[in-house]
Amino acid sequence: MNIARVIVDVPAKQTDRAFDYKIPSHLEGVILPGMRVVVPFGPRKIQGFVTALQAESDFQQLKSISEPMDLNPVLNQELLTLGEWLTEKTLCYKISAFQAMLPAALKAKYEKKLVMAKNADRKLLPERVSALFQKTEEILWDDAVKSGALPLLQKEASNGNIEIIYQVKERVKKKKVKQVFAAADPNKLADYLQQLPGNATKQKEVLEYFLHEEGPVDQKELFSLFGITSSTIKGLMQKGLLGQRDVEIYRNPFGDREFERTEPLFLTDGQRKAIIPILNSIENNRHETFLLYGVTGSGKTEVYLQSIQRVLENGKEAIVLVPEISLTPQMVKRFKGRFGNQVAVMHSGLSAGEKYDEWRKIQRKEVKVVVGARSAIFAPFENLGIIIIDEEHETSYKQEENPRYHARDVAIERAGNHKCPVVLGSATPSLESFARAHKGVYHLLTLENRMNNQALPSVDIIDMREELREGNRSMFSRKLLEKIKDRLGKKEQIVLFLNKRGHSSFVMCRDCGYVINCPHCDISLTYHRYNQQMKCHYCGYEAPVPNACPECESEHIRYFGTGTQKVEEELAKILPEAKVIRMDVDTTSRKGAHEKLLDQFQDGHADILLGTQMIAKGLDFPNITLVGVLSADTMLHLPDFRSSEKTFQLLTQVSGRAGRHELEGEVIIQTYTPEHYSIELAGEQDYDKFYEREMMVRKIHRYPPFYYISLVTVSHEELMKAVSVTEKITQYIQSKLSAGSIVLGPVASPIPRINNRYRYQCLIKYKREPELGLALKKVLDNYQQDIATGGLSVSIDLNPYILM
Ligand SMILES: Nc1ncnc2c1ncn2[C@@H]1O[C@H](COP(=O)(O)OP(=O)(O)OP(=O)(O)O)[C@@H](O)[C@H]1O
Ligand SMILES: [Zn+2]
Ligand SMILES: [Zn+2]
Repeated sequence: MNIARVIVDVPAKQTDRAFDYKIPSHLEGVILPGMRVVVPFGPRKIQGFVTALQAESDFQQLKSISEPMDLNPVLNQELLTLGEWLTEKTLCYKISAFQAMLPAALKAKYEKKLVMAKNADRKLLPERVSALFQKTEEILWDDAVKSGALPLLQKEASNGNIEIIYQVKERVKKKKVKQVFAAADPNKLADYLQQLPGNATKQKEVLEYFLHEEGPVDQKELFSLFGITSSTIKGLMQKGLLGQRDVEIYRNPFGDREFERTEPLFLTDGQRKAIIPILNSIENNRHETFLLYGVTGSGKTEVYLQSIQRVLENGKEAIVLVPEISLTPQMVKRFKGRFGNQVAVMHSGLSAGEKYDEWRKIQRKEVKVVVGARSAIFAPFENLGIIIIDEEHETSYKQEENPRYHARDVAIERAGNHKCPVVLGSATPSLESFARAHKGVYHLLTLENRMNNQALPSVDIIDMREELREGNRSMFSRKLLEKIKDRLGKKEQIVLFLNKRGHSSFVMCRDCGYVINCPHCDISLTYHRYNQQMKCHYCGYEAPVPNACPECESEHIRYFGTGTQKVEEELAKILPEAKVIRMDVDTTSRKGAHEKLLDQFQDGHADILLGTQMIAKGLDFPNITLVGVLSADTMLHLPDFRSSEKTFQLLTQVSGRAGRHELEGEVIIQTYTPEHYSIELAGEQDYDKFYEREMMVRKIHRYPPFYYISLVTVSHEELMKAVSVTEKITQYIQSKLSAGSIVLGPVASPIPRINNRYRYQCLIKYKREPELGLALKKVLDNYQQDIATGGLSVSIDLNPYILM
């Protein structure tokens, strides 16, 4: 087996296949599938992934692998196979699929070093290896290769004594602590202890300690243990009795914080009924997908926790996905509180180094549970017992760049490989999932009641047009204001929610109605109050607000729309006594700010929590009795067939923050379109009715879940080129499809120009087209040349969530 199949790091059509390389004899047995290697490719040396080993090749005169980049595979066999699957399902290059499964630290430029593992037993290392580590804690990879001790080092790596460290060039440093250890054998220590003068009490204590203590100890700890400083141990070190060294430790984004341990709660009847089939499936190693449909505050999380507990008892591992936005400290607390340091956490707020550290904990089997956002679905566990996706309807589970995968699909595929259950949880399941549950593809589990049978909060819908007609020009309806005052009086807490998505503060001339657009994109610029700039969210263009209208020169040019800051200012004017905590992108950008603000709110330091999407989910505070939604309909008018669904889901989620414990909750939803069914039914908190209604709409318009859709977007600097290519693609696809399928296009994209590139698209709707993937791949192949060198871009999404 001295031939390696290698996928090289050149994302292009011609290189999207495995190349054969010879494994030089000194690396035989060292190179394994799933490892990254350096290989000669043309005149260069590049990175590649070994996907398989074989004895023979169809090609003669193979080039040799230059060197391995890993001591142990970074992708296990299952993930290698998953990569192939991902390639097929999303039409991405194999190399992109593999890279998507690894933390950025392994993708980026790096420097490689070998270090002793934290708990390595130096005494047991082979001489040649310990010789290498005699004078230094870390060995540059190149030196290790030159030393010829690679097979030995690899063996020690699999024994857990040596680790390979990838240092990302972007200033990611390994975190270190100083340790003190006994550098001489116990006899010597004892001898010296005898000789010490009677007044050297501190030194004596320290030596005593090391006589009984085997391993090295954290220097800080040692100092505080004996109330000493470095001068006490200095002499002992000079005598060669004690040694000191730097040791790398994991970055811990949660500090040394102790999470208060929680015990499993006694399940309610509803919870018990829901968990039994899940536990069954765990016990019988059965692959099954559950949809846990439970109203807000019905105790879904406890069901997750106890399912995971069973999985851990069986010696297996668990992945829990939560949407980025609800990966709050509160959420993390619930998992760490139950499972302590068996939990790794992965989300985009971590630095590249922190993410890499969390990933290594999984890789080294030091944790059993990962709680994370979308990409945590690729956690390199080898013995998965359950995959849980909380808030399964969230669109952030879809990746909007290559590979354009949906984490739900990956979860089901991986759970199939591991013969374990998937649990999709939501109070407002996606239409796709609920439809599948109805058809029996998923196993539906329902939690109908809130804990303690607390009623869902009552919801009032306020027509803001009516308010305006009656002379109320404020952003608060009279009713909402009255309720806020009432809660302030009772010392109960209030959540005010501002739906920012799809709604920007744009700059408009009050005299002629001119709206300032981005000069490079066909979309209005967004006003940013903190620096008085207008910014394009698509290309990054920025400009100050002009003093006069570019069109009519009027000076009445203003920004429109309500930002959280503006709401905060207005609150300060009309309710100066209310203490407000504002949570939005601006106030939570600093690390830890998110948690601090929530803690303050929880501790009762504020009456009102004012925020955007980030406060809509997951909050579980007992004292919240009023939720106000300031503008319910800002998302409704986006060119997106899911806009009603998203509006309904969001309103239901926010409403669910009120009255979760003893106190009853109330919700006020302000809107300009109270007659829209998504708002009306959110008011009734009736998911089932909404589902029926929306299914009808989808059926009529032939959208998912009745039809699958795929989107082809073409962009080019020249309008004509974009149009003509889209036209050809549309014709070609049309010719390949069966009669029942529909191709819409070519049409200009809803945002017809971004960054000076014109955008055209065609949308394909179909029920069954087994050949579509192949046809679309042909399209990509066909335009390969133009894409590589002609400035053309063709992007294909087989399950689009953003149609812009
Ligand atoms: N069996 C139980 N006994 C007592 N309290 C429970 C039990 N199960 C859950 N709870 C408590 O009920 C509250 C609501 O539960 P939880 O947050 O898990 O609901 P959820 O369905 O995940 O809600 P949401 O979808 O709104 O986030 C929590 O404070 C939780 O600790
Ligand atoms: Zn004007
Ligand atoms: Zn722009």
